[in-house]
Amino acid sequence: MQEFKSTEHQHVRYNPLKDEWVLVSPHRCLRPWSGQTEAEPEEQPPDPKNPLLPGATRSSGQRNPQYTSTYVFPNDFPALLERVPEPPPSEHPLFRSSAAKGTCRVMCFHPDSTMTIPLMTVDEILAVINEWINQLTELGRKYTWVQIFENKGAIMGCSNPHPHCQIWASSYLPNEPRVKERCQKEYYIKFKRPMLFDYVQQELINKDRIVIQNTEWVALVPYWAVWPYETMVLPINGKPQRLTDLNDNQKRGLAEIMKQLNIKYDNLFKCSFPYSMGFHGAPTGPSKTAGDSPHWLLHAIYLPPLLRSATVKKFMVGYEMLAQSQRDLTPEQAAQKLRECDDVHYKNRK
Ligand SMILES: O=C1CCN([C@@H]2O[C@H](COP(=O)(O)O)[C@@H](O)[C@H]2O)C(=O)N1
Repeated sequence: MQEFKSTEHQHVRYNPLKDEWVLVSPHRCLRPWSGQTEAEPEEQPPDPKNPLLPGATRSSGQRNPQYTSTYVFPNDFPALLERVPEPPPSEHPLFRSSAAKGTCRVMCFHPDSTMTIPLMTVDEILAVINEWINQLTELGRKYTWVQIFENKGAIMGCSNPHPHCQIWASSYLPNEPRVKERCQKEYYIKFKRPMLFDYVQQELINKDRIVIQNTEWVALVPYWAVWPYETMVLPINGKPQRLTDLNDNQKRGLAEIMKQLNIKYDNLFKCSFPYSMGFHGAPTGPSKTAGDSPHWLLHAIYLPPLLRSATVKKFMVGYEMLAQSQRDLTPEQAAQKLRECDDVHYKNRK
């Protein structure tokens, strides 16, 4: 039997953050592709009547101000409302329901519909980060979980190319953070250090999965990545538990690494790289105080669907829905391809 090579031989990898395994099948990268390709994603031309523009009137009849930086408004079609009746106590353990209260907001990053994070200046991205912190501070006082997330690109079901994200705050802890809370707590009880703090230290030594780093942050393809070019952005200094813990150097460093990571993403397939991204930090709520969750380390997650070109995406179907996630390209190969991408955005190349 041949000696094992992680770049040639299948194996499963464990994600300790979520207590899940992913199947890695590097030998499959060689297979011919005669499957579906999406039409070349022509850039979504900005709609001059786009309801996120400064001064536009939204479907609710509300009119946006002539904003010049970020702008936050209540989602006109919210998935979570604040004042709603609660379901009665469940009568059977197999049919449980529980109250779900919350609020949903939309946050525009920039007044110009053609702007995206990689094309914005570091100061403009810093303004976005500062507004995220404002929102988390306000909503975190009342709600257990405040999910900041950006859906980018039509392929992600994003309904509007105007640079924006959403913020959904809930009275309960959703599935993803609930699992991460449990896994990080178990690790901390055992090792007395945050799991992701130890993980970052190891990755900085290993280097194989690092895409970029600066003095405050590292962007890497996690050892357990599921999506082909999935990345995490993790703090190098200190142990910030939430976005609200960041100091000025960490905020500016985060703006810089978000810009650089997204330039590489856009350069990978020379397109405005679609993804869903968001932040996970320690849960919030009225009983929470700064520094009270030493098992948590704040981190950003980028979940991009593209697989081998601007028109071929990975589908999480079949085996992935019924058994477990599976990938062909290894995380190390994905990190190398991203490292090799130019640091100058393809739209700004002379
Ligand atoms: O007039 C509008 C248009 C879109 N929206 C909201 O903007 C959000 C944009 O969604 P995406 O992030 O998926 O593109 C979406 O949740 C939609 O409900 C408004 O609240 N008012």
